[in-house]
Amino acid sequence: MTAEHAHAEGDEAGSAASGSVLDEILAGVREDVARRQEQVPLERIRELAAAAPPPLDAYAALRRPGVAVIAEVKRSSPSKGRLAEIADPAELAGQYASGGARAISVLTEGRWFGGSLDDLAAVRAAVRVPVLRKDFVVSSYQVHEARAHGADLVLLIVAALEQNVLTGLLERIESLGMTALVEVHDEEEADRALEAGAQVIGVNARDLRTLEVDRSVFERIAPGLPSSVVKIAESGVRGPHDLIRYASAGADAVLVGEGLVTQKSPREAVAELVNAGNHPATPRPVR
Ligand SMILES: O=P(O)(O)OC[C@@H](O)[C@@H](O)c1c[nH]c2ccccc12
Repeated sequence: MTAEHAHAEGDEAGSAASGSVLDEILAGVREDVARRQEQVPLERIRELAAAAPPPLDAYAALRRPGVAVIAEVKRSSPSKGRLAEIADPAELAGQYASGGARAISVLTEGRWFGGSLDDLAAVRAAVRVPVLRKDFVVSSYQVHEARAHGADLVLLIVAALEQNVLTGLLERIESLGMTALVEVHDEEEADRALEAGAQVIGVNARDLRTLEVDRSVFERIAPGLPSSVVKIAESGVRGPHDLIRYASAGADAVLVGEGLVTQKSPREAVAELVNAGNHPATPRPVR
């Protein structure tokens, strides 16, 4: 990321000196997963996942009419640092749900985003809508962990995964009755997501390698996706205007973090987006 770009986006420079931000995040995630796996072995986490209450159908929830709002519990980010304290993630998720959020995203990565699996479990216990584990999933251990903590949806980032690993993780997520949200940032990644069998695709306006936000990426990629695929526009939604722009390009849903956690009333901020998403003048995806 150049200084001009950092300035244009209002970002504090967060990019790693060597390799990309994504590489640096992934290295930390691998260490953290190894440590957790020493505490709770795979066998045990599988048992806990199998014993969890059954997952909700997130695909069906996101296909319902109107542009869905997926509201995110996000304390920090690599580009902005601390965004919000969020002492009680369950309370925040409750506000999101009462504002009409169709699903809740919970960042569980600790080092850069300040999240945890405890946050996920707390949110799961507080709401009845589908819950997304938002993390850098690189192993099936994390998929079982997600289920054990109540996730209905699990994020898979194409840029972080070899094709065979992507396919294997997606199949594992589905075999546990959950839905995979497969994140892409360009046409080639979108092809890989479809090839892996993704039914729900998120187009991230933020490039995880450079942290630059470009809202036109969704407009470029979404028209090429089949109508059976749920299309989610991720990042950079600051208000109804951005939702409407994404809706015009075919978005079934928007995923919003910073634009909500920094508001005085997250419930009202969600409700404003939800109203825009349900407004008769807002374009709907063609099916
Ligand atoms: O805070 P924003 O700009 O509304 O973005 C939310 C969400 O899209 C972003 O947190 C995100 C999208 N993909 C990710 C992958 C990992 C971590 C975070 C993300």
